[in-house]
Amino acid sequence: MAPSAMSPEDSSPSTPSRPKILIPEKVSPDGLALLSPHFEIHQPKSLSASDLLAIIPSYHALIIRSETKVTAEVLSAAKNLKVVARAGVGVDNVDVDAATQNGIIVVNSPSGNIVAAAEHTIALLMAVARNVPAGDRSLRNGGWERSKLVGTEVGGKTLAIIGLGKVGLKVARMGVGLGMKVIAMDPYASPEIAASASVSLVGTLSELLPKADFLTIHTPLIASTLDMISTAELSTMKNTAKILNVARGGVYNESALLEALNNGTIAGAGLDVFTSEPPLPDSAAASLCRHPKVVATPHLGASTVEAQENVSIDVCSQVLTILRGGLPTSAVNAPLILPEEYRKLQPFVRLIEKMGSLYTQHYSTKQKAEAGGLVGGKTFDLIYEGELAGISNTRPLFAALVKGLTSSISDSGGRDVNIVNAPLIARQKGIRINETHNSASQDLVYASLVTLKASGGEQAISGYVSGKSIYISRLDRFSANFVPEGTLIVLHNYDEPGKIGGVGGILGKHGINVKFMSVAALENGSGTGTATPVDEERGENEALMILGVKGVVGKEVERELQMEEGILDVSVVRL
Ligand SMILES: NC(=O)c1ccc[n+]([C@@H]2O[C@H](COP(=O)([O-])OP(=O)(O)OC[C@H]3O[C@@H](n4cnc5c(N)ncnc54)[C@H](O)[C@@H]3O)[C@@H](O)[C@H]2O)c1
Ligand SMILES: O=C(O)[C@H](O)COP(=O)(O)O
Repeated sequence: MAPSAMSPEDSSPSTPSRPKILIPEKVSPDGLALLSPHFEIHQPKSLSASDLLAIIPSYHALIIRSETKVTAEVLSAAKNLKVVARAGVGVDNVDVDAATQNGIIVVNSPSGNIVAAAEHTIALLMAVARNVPAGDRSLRNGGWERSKLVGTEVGGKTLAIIGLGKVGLKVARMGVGLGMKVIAMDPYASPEIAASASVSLVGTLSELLPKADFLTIHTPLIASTLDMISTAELSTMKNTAKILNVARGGVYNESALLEALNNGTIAGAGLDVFTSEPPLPDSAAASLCRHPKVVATPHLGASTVEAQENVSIDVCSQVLTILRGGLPTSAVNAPLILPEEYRKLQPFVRLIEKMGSLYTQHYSTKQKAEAGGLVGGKTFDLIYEGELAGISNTRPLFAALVKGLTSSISDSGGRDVNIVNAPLIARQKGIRINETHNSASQDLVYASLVTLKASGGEQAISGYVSGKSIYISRLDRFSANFVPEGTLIVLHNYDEPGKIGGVGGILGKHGINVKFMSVAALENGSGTGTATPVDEERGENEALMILGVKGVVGKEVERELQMEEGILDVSVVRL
C-alpha cells in the first residue's frame, strides 16, 4: 500500500517538509500533543506487514505497542528512520540487533505500566477466587446461581511469586495488603528489598510450588523461563491452587496447563498473555480462553488510561529529543562508550560485560544458588590492575558490569543499560559495586587484569585483554585460559582419566560439536572449601573443564552430564 492509500481521516494535515512519524497502533494522545506541533503524524487504522514495509522508507520515527512486528526487513528498508519507540516495556516484537546495525535507536518506557500490570494481576486473582466472570455470565443468561459459584477468600492464603522485579514486587505489596502470606522465588532478587516488602524468599521452585494457593509469574520470557511451569511442576501443586499469568505467554506451557485444569491437578487460572496473540484457532491457548475454570483477558495488563498516558508521554518526549538530535533517557540499544573512548576501553567493556554474564549464569545453577541474592542485594568488588588501574573514567566499565550481571535475566538482554542509567539499575536491584584501582600489583603477567569478586564468598572471575581478544584467566579457585564467547559448558569434576571420553560421548549422542576444550586446574594454594560438597580423598584433584560447543544444550543434556561419574557440577553459559 502506498502512503496515499491511507484514508484522509487517518492523517493529520501535513506540511511536506516536516519529519514524519508513523503510529500504527493506539497510543494515548497525551504524548502525541508534544509531537504534533513539530512533525507530520500518520495514524493509519490498520496496517498489514506488507503495507508497513512499503511505506516505512519515508518515515523518521515509528511509535508502536506490542502488535506491530518491526522486523530486520522493515528496519533495513527504513532509510530515514531515526527511532522506534515502544509505548510500553517489552521489545520482543522489535529486532533490536537489526535496529542497532541500521543505526536506529530503540526506546521504551520501562516503568510506565508497572502499576497497571500489577493491578491487573490482582484483578485476575480476585476474579478467579470469587468466580466473578462466571457469576456475571450466569446473570446475563437469566440465571441466579449462588451455591454453584462459592469462591475462596484470598486473605490468609499463600501467594507465590516467581520473579520479584518491578511488577512482581508491586504484586507482592498488594498481596500483603490483602492479608496474604507472600513467598517468592527469584535467584537474582535482593533479599533486603524482599524483606522490606514482607516477602519470604525461597531458593527453588520445588520449595515454592507445593505451598502456593495462588501462583503468579512475573519474569521476562527468556531461555530459562520458557515453559518454566509444565506438567512436572504443576503436579507438585495443591489441587486447589490457581495460577495467574500477566507476564508473557510461554512461561506456563499452555498444553500442560490445559491438561492440569482438565484432570483437576490444579483448580483454575487467570490469563492475560498467550504464546500467540490472538490465540490461533485450534491451539491450547484458544481452549484455555474458553475453559470454564479460566478467566482470560486479551493482553490488557497495560491497558489503563493512566498507564497509556505514562508510556505515551515517556516515549513521545524521547522521540522529540531524538528527532532534535538529543539523547534519549531509555534507549534499549544505547552504546556503553562514547566514540572518543571507544578504542581504549572497548575490549575491557566487552570483557567485563562477559565476566558479569558468566558470573550470573555460572553461579545460578541449583547447587550454587542461595535463597535469593545471587545477583540482587550482592556487593561486588571490581578490581583493576596494571595499566587499567590508571584509568580515571571507569563509568563505561561499571555500566558494562551491570549490563553483564543483568543481561541473562531481563527481556531486553541488558541492552537498555547505559552509562547514564547503570547506577540506577544497580540500585533498583540492590547491587553494590566497589571499584578498586590497584596500581601496585607485583608480578602481573598481563598488561592489565580485571577481577570480579562477590564479597563474602569464594566466587571470583579474572580476565585480561590481548590485542583485540578477551580471555578469562581465573574462574572460582581455578587458573583458566579461555575466550568467554558463544555457548560454554563448565564442568566441575575430579581430574581423573576417562572424563573427556564420557562427556564427549554424551555430547556426541545429542549432536553437539565441541569447538574447543580447556582444563583449569586449582590455583596454587587453593583449599577445597567450596559451595559443592566434594569427596575428602579426591578433593585435591578437582578441576574445571570448559567446553566451547555448537548445538543446542538442553536440560536433558545437562542432566546426563550431571549424572556422569566424577562430575560435581555443570553449568551452561551463553555469552
Ligand atoms: N501483560 C502486560 O500488559 C504486561 C505489562 C507490563 C509488563 N509485562 C511483562 O511482565 C514481565 C515482568 O516485567 P517487569 O517490568 O517486572 O520485569 P523486571 O525485569 O523488572 O523483573 C523480572 C524479574 O524476573 C526475575 N527473573 C529472571 N529470570 C528468572 C528466573 N529464571 N527465575 C525467577 N526469576 C527470574 C529477575 O531477576 C527480575 O527480578 C515482563 O515479561 C514484562 O514484559 C506485561
Ligand atoms: O510489554 C508491555 O509493555 C506490555 O506487555 C503491554 O503491551 P501493550 O502496550 O501492547 O498493551
